[in-house]
Amino acid sequence: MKQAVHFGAGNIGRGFIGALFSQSGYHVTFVDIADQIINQLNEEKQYQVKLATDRQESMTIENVSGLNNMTQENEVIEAIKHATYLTTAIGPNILPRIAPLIAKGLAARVKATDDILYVIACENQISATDLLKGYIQEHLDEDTKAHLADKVHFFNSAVDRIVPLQNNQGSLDVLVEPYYEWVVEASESLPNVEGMTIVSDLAPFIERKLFTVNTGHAVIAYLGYLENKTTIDQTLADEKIVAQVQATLDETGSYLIKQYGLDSDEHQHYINKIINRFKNSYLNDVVTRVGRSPLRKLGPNDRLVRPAIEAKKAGLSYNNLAKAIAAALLFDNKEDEEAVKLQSMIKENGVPHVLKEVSGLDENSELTKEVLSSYNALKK
Ligand SMILES: NC(=O)C1=CN([C@@H]2O[C@H](COP(=O)(O)OP(=O)(O)OC[C@H]3O[C@@H](n4cnc5c(N)ncnc54)[C@H](O)[C@@H]3O)[C@@H](O)[C@H]2O)C=CC1
Ligand SMILES: O=P(O)(O)OC[C@H]1O[C@](O)(CO)[C@@H](O)[C@@H]1O
Repeated sequence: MKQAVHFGAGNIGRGFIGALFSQSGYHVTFVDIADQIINQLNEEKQYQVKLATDRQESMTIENVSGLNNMTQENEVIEAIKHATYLTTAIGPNILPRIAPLIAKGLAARVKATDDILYVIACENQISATDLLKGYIQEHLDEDTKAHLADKVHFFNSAVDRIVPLQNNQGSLDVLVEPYYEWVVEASESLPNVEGMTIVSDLAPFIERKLFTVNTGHAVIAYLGYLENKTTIDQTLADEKIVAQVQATLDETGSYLIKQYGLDSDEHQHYINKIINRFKNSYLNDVVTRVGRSPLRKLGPNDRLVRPAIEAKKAGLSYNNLAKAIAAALLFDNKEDEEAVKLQSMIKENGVPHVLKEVSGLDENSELTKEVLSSYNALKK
């Protein structure tokens, strides 16, 4: 049986990428630090993926097992030696932490076989696989590095499926939205995985997805949080917030249409479809999950700051994106480590300094001034 090694047995790992591999005839070895999930995968050897609809259809995901990367290094290396695919869905900030072990796996693998290993990071981050490759290379010996081009092929990708926090402590089952899209940038044919789409240029796909799905979701989460809403669908019952989301997506849309020559009616249809996906009440998707890790989401290349910078560069409006950035700066969820850090940075040094440190914006830039003005208005 073909083998896939997937780092991150969480929501996207089990509910999306691992499930597609299993359904395509692969045995999936999940690698994670969560002992409970790993043990359960090894005991139960299957789980259910349930679709968040009124019909509650579900599918059984089989041929799965688990390894703990902290305590079973040798077993992970062995699994990498025999895999066709190595994928991750672990969070962009965690990639540097798993890179040393992947490097050991690659070093062992290139000695053992000439078969190609296909590596794909499935994270909400532009060029996540390139980043992962860079982290891995820091830990490779020269001999293994010399074999990379022949034997280990890296591909960037964009992943789109809403998988909320699971309300089923002690179960491996995962509730997911029915929709999914996994787009991989490759100039060669890859071993078949059902549901994977290959494209020659990922930029329009990942930017369209990140600056529509993720920008829109973030605006709802941060404005919803400020209005004391619990879930995304509850937040969307507020027409003022819906209008604000649409205005923000009009700004990212104008940039995307100009940059990639998209058809404007088709893009509006894409936006509407996404807002309808957000309204799915069966997902019960909490605003604190969607707004999680605000320091990452305020990064220069992420879903809020990058489209604002690009819109400004293109001479387009970015006021609503500035308001979205301001709302993110007000996310003070005490359960979120990054939100706690963000609030203490703002308290110590003020908003312009934080925008410089976290988002790479000049303290005197027009965008910083615009964000500050929205921040003060929203704070009242
Ligand atoms: N949940 C969603 O709807 C979507 C998430 N994504 C992206 O997928 C990635 C994963 O997100 P989720 O599955 O939602 O998160 P999650 O928190 O459900 O899963 C992450 C998994 O990584 C594991 N992990 C954390 N640190 C680790 C380490 N050092 N070594 C091994 N395992 C470790 C955790 O134990 C957890 O099982 C993120 O980059 C996210 O942006 C992308 C599209 C949709
Ligand atoms: O997973 P992140 O990057 O923290 O952000 C949450 C976002 O990712 C998703 O989980 C799926 O794309 C969305 O629900 C949301 O926009």
